[in-house]
Amino acid sequence: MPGITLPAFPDNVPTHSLPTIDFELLKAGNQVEIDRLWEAAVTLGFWYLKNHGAEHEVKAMFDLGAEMFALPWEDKILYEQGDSGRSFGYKKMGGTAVDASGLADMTEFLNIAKDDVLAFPEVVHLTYPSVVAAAIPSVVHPFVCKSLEVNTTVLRIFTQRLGLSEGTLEALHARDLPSASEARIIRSPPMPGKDTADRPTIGSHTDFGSLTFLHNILGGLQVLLPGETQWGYVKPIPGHAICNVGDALTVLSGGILKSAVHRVVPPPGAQGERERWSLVFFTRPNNTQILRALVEDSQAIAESVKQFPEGKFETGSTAEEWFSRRIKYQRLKNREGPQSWAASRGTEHDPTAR
Ligand SMILES: O=C(O)CCC(=O)C(=O)O
Ligand SMILES: [Fe+2]
Repeated sequence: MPGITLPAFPDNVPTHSLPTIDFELLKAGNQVEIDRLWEAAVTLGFWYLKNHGAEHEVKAMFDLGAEMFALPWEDKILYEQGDSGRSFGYKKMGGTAVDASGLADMTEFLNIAKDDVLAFPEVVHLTYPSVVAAAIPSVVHPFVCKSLEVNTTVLRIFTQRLGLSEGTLEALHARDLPSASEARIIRSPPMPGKDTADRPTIGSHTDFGSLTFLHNILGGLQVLLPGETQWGYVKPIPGHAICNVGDALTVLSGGILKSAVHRVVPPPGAQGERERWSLVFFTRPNNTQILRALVEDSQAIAESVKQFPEGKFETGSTAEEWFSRRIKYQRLKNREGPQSWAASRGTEHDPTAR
């Protein structure tokens, strides 16, 4: 559990040295820091973020996760996300595939919709177990607001750097319009000695939405940087969030912003003896937004798409359809064979990476 002394992240495993971006400097409009963020987003798609100001809210969310996951299975399963392609609610351990062979995942999730949190006590998508509902005003709402502040600040910078007119990406990720944006608490059981590719706990994927704000305590997250074939760990650093670009921004930007492939394996070394907890906020586009490159709105995007095969960024789907397809075909109940895994893929540069 978070809060107790944990074994150190080992120093003998391949680890990415991601740049650390200072959120306070971004907010202050510091051009050097904005350049560093942009460079990370168009090359790696991943960076650390310090001074995000959400540490207190993150801790409270982990405490809520501990209460939620301690509920009896019969209570949690009432809120299961199901097999229709909906993400919100509880995801039982083993509900989804982690690879084309249909190996089962090893994590439980609680996914809480941004829309339900902001409208609470009004219900937009679904209701939550009473321990969660009771904590929406005091715990979940503050976390969602901080996360939105962070991700909106980054979207504003990307709007400007992509040559889009002011407010473009913010309007496509509107606070008050329905979307698949959500907070996620993740727990995996201890898996000592299993920190290998044989046993991903979350399978290889690109994130489905636009921006991810992730808080890790133990290792286990591995990234395959754009164009690479070797997985590297991302070492958790206290107080530093891990941020990344997702599919939707890659598509909207015509491939300028990079959505890197990643997965989760059991924590390396002695950390594998502990439960693994993580917390995420995913900013995703408005449900009705068509996912296609914004070529009419930016010269840079129009130029970028020319370097890719024709139609690569014309998905023909709304954000809602894109997202629910990816969720649906990962569910083991919907699995008909390796083609189901293929149907769950997004913009991965190597869709076969396991
Ligand atoms: O738990 C983590 O470190 C990453 C989780 C993740 O990639 C996801 O939920 O999309
Ligand atoms: Fe992810």
